[in-house]
Amino acid sequence: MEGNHATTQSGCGDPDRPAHPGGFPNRDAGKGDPQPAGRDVDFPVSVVLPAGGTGERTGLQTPKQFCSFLGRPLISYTIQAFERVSWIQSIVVVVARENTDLMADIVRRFRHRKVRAVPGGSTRHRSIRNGILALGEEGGERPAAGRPKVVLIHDAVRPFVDEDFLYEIATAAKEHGAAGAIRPLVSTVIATTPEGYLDHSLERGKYRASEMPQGFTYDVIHRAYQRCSQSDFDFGTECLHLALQYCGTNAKLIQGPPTLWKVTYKRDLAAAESIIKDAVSRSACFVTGGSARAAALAGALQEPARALGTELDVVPDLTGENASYLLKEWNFIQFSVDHSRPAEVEALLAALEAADRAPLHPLVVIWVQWSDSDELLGGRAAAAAAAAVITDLSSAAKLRNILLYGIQLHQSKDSERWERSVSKVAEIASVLIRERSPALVGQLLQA
Ligand SMILES: Nc1ccn([C@@H]2O[C@H](COP(=O)(O)OP(=O)(O)OP(=O)(O)O)[C@@H](O)[C@H]2O)c(=O)n1
Ligand SMILES: O=P(O)(O)OC[C@@H](O)[C@@H](O)[C@@H](O)CO
Repeated sequence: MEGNHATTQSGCGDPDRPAHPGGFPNRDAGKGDPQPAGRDVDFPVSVVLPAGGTGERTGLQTPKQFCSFLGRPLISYTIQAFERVSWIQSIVVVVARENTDLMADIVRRFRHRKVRAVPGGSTRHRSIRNGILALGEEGGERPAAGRPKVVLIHDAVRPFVDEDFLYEIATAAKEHGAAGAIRPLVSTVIATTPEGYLDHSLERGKYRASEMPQGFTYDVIHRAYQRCSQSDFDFGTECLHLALQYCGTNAKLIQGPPTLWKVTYKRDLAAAESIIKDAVSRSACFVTGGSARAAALAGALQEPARALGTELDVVPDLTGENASYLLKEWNFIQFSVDHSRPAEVEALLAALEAADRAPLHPLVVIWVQWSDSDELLGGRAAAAAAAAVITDLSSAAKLRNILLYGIQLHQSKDSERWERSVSKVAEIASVLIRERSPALVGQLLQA
């Protein structure tokens, strides 16, 4: 997580970091286009993402929704989770006026579609109200034409939301007028006396935590905000309550997955970063170039890589059907007999650029250079040459958001030593893929 503390990566919400659009960190997300919907709905659905807060409880200067993970602001992950849903027609992000330019830059850099930003308000309810009103204006001269049947409201700082649950909330909202996500309480709720003593405790089994997403028919939520009081706007935190209080609409409550949690405190940012890093390092594509030695190495690597959380797909090249990896994989391992043949890794870098998938995260390319001898490849001069080759290649790749790392592997006739080297390649590759550290870019690490 890039926050206001010293990091090797850019600061939290740093608009200058080069990045590209794309999907949420998983094998399918890289295409950047909505995934084929597993389900569909036959009524228009729009989304309001309140993102106008300051994130005071994180203790950071930058609002938590703009804190970056692997080069991407938190809010962009949330937007992408909704953009991937083909049956969602539009997304309104509600941001504080001072963050309007930053939000526009994020929409541009990550090529978000269906998204527009509107100014937030002094409280969450005021921000959501602004978003709802904005949806009502989408039809231009014919406002009713642009209005969605259902509005999903979702805190922008809840990035882990999946299509199936959105479908449940949207269809329940259409049927009942309102629907909301709930989760079991973790702590017991107690009432206190004015003097700060226990007054009574609530029977935890009878209560649930209200989470997001929530869904409402447009008419219900629009009317609720027209009728609610200033006190609601100033102090309220529950849209479902407004629907009941002002529209007599009793929300259908649906228990959601544990992933619906809201990023609130600094520890939540660290948790979100860990989840994102897990997601982006689940797999890697090992390109053998048709080499039998490479295939043998890849075979030896699969088990130790799997034990470290990364599934290896082994392919001879990235042509034909295998070209699809260029559009969906985040991590590549390119085998070469030695450094003197950068052609294979140059071809991979060029293919990734040509695929123009504008990766969500920095892509990782690990160049495994194999040498036949137990000795360092050809002495100091050759080692310097190998280092120079990867340094040059990695500098150019970095400009395209591709992180190029090198691992040098020496064939050993000593089977134990060889097994140790293979395990070391798996360990190094796993760390490089998960951490994506700029500090190690262009380095030739020894396995
Ligand atoms: N005036 C506000 C306040 C909050 N929010 C948004 O509502 C969501 C949930 O609110 P919360 O977690 O409380 O965010 P903050 O208000 O930013 O946090 P804090 O209370 O710690 O300042 C967040 O996405 C936040 O950006 C908003 O759109 N407008
Ligand atoms: O209260 P906060 O502003 O921290 O967060 C908003 C949450 O209360 C809200 O997202 C859910 O409880 C559902 O209403």
